[in-house]
Amino acid sequence: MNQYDLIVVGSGPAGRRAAIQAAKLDKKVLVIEQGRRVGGVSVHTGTIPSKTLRETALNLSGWRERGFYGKAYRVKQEISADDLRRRLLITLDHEVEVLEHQFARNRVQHMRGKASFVSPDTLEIQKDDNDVVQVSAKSILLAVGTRPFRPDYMPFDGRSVIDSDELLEMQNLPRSLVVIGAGVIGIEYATIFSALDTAVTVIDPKATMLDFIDKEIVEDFTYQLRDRNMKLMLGQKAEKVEHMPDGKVQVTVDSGRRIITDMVLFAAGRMGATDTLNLAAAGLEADSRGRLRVNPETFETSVPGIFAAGDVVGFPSLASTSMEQGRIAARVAVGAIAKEPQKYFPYGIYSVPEISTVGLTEEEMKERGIPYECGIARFRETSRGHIMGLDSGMLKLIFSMKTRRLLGVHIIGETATELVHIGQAVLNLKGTVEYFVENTFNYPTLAEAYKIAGLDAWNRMGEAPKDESKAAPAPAEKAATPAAKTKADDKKAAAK
Ligand SMILES: Cc1cc2nc3c(=O)[nH]c(=O)nc-3n(C[C@H](O)[C@H](O)[C@H](O)COP(=O)(O)OP(=O)(O)OC[C@H]3O[C@@H](n4cnc5c(N)ncnc54)[C@H](O)[C@@H]3O)c2cc1C
Ligand SMILES: NC(=O)c1ccc[n+]([C@@H]2O[C@H](COP(=O)([O-])OP(=O)(O)OC[C@H]3O[C@@H](n4cnc5c(N)ncnc54)[C@H](O)[C@@H]3O)[C@@H](O)[C@H]2O)c1
Repeated sequence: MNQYDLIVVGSGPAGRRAAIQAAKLDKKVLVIEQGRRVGGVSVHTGTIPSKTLRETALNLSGWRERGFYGKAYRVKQEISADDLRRRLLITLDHEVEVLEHQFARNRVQHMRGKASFVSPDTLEIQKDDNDVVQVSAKSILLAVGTRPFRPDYMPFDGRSVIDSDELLEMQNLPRSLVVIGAGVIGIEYATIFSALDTAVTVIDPKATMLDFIDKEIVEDFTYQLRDRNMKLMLGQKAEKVEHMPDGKVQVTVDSGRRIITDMVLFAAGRMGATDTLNLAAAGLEADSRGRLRVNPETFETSVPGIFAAGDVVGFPSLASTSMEQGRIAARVAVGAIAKEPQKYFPYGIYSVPEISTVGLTEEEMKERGIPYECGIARFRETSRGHIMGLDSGMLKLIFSMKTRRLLGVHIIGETATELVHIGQAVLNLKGTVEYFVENTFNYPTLAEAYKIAGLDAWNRMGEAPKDESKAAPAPAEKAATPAAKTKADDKKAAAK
């Protein structure tokens, strides 16, 4: 039987970062992946495909230019499913190639097959030809990710009632779409299709959406979606979904209302992919959503030597955080020094328009009793915004009145997911409102919005007291320091 220092199950963001980190520390590493190609959900059905689809949709529809040329402007009049798929295949091929090359040059071994436990340090790998091999390791990392939640009552057919993994296989662009589930996946796809002129209805039993985002940003977002005729049926339940003889689908909502649509996308959450791992043989148990509990600093499970990272451990379930979790888990697994993950990380929601945020929301500031001031800049106030023809988009900064520190950054609009990193750096380096007032920003850029929002807040906050650098944080504000952020994180997780 082959013996390794570290075996990683799953080649998504968590698995690949972990494998390469351990290999860089001269460890013998094996990655087991059941999929036809390495990359995980992130490369094949999640992050990369959805973002490629978004980019293609925005380019072909001429969406970004409509501020100038009017709402009727289109780069391509008839956009087909094939148009969308073409760019997808090229991007995915490239991603896989880069990853395979990384594994090869770092001497990470990789085996195709489905892994399950035989004992806490030994796995059985079932290959496609039904051949079975056993491998063992000093440490094992489970980076198996998730799969879509597919309840029995939903009549999935892979064509007109689909989950988010199946969406990429669609043959025709729907003229109408009902999205069930207003989570991040549902909202991203709903707005992408709306940009392609599909008539979109979003249904969710919860009365609000994206609760972890600052309310003012969600209000702006909701206004923009309604302004372009998207139907948001929040606080309503899709009770019945039926295939009609003409190939359409009928969705009956609990109010009795019926919607006839070309396609239904069911996006009501995901389940940890742990059911085939034979966890019992390792002494492990998953929760009701298939997720594993780990020590949040080391990512070790309750069984010494078995680690778990990425979506399978639950919140925040992002490719970005999964990579960092995988790296930390691998370092701990092979006995290297590892720091716990940074508590303030950004969220990027690639809806149309995009949203990005880091730190505390205005609602969290109130809950914690931290006196604060906000600064707001609209993209249309920036020269870059004029050049780009933007009529929407805003940046909101939240500062503590006591210490003047930046505690929250919330952005909606073009390039929000890139712009957020400026705020993230200032926030994590404990910068104050003076950073934005006293520094010069490139002109004309959208980043200038930071300057405008900083000045907006500063005008209301007044001059800094002379010895502000020595100002002690108020007790309530101490709770906003990274060490105590976990509570807010838990709340965000609960809100999801
Ligand atoms: C539609 C969509 C859009 C998203 N967009 C974003 C985004 O914009 N930004 C962002 O940060 N995140 C995004 N995410 C989330 C992101 O994709 C996940 O956080 C990330 O993929 C999780 O990585 P992971 O390493 O946990 O595992 P995954 O990427 O889920 O990969 C797990 C791998 O393990 C394999 N596996 C499972 N069980 C076994 C087994 N028994 N044996 C062998 N192999 C096994 C699977 O085949 C899979 O390849 C999106 C997700 C979806 C679904
Ligand atoms: N840009 C990004 O970072 C990005 C993009 C996509 C996905 N993701 C990650 O993927 C994960 C999964 O996303 P998701 O959107 O599938 O899940 P989610 O848990 O975020 O949202 C699910 C939504 O479905 C609703 N819902 C739950 N059960 C339902 C039911 N039976 N019928 C109808 N609606 C129901 C919920 O009220 C919720 O609004 C998220 O945790 C997210 O972090 C991230």
